[in-house]
Amino acid sequence: MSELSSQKCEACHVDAPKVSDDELAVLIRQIPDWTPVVRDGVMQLERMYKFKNFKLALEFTNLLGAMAEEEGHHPGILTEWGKVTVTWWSHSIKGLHKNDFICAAKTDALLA
Ligand SMILES: C[C@H](O)[C@H](O)[C@H]1CNC2=NC(N)=NC(=O)C2=N1
Repeated sequence: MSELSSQKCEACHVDAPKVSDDELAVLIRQIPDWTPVVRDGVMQLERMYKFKNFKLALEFTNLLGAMAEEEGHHPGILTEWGKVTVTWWSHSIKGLHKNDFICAAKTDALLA
């Protein structure tokens, strides 16, 4: 399997499969700083990034927004002084699709 960060999101329809527990266990190893969380019954991937000030947090937010538009897949973003909390899940299937793991890896790569 090629690196998640070099893959592209595919169109995700309401009947697309959610990742299984076994798939999740394999995929999460490639994005070890992300935590699966369940919010309102929906499995999501979350990571908090720290920055030295608000300006740097906002610059990262804008890079992330551009990447999301490029992929056609969009995260939850909470931008605060010195930190940005990013949450990926697939609204259409109310859970995690492989796209979310790809986008989490691409989010990490924005800072690499
Ligand atoms: C029409 C459009 O492609 C869809 O609404 C996309 C846009 N971005 C999306 N982003 C995320 N995270 N989940 C989705 O289901 C989703 N759907």
